[in-house]
Amino acid sequence: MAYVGNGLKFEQQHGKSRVRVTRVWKKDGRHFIVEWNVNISLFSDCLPAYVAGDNSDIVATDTMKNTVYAKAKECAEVISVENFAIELGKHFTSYYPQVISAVITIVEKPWERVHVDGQPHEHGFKLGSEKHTTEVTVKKSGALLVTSGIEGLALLKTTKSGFEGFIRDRYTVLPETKERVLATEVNALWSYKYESLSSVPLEPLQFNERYLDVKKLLVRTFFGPPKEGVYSPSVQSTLYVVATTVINRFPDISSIQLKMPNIHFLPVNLPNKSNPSIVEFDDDVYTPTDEPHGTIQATLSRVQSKM
Ligand SMILES: O=c1[nH]c(=O)c2[nH]c(=O)[nH]c2[nH]1
Repeated sequence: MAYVGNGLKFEQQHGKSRVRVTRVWKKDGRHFIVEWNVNISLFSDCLPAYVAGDNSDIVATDTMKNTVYAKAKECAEVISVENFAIELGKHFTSYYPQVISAVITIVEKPWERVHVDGQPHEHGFKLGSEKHTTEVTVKKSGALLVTSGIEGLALLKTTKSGFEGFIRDRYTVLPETKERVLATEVNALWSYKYESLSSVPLEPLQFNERYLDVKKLLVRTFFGPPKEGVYSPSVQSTLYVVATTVINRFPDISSIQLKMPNIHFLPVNLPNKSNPSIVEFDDDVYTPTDEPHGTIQATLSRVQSKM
């Protein structure tokens, strides 16, 4: 909330960062685990704390931390990271008259059930790679914005990628190519808007299913069919195809942001005077790099009709 006076505007929020919590559920001998790193930020009416040293309207950040553990304990059933964030946001905005809105962001550590002798283990997990994230904003009115995300999904293909026809000027040395390695580490965020808490899907794992569906579609669109693949004329083009495919498949997703860095694999050519081709590049030997890298990002949103 912004306070304006004497030609000045004052905006504030306070919260707790990096509250780490693990919750284990045990059902008929099978165990389930989540590990979450939670950030809470509250927009609240507590101006006297700033201007008069009066803390009577302050929700202590220590209380926020304890609330994370209390709410984790209250979750009798396995729930998605989005639903947990919604529960926290609901609590802060409905319990405290001072709190106008709450922003909860959570990153889930990718613990995956292990398979031993081809069978899912009842209580054994290993760490995967890409992470499921969420950011939930809950307003006092009950309106909420839920964003789900994938962080650090590393993808690479060894062909069906090129880059041609770009601007050439006196600083350009990059040759045009129809054949290169295409590698990226996708960070994706997609949003659902709900008018009220009652319109949030009731099924506790629906957001998890959707997360897996979006990831599957993203991967399939990036690579194309298993045998033929699909040609990518640029990271930009592939990003756009991925974004439109996701938006067209899921009508309740209102926008998607994709960050797809272009991680370069440089052709190796090693000539010297006596031997012009110690290594002559034939789409086979590369120097992998992680910096510098191209940064390509875009957001595709549905335009609200003014009807
Ligand atoms: O797919 C690409 N997009 C670019 O914008 C770019 N720029 C560059 O040097 N290589 C590439 N590749």
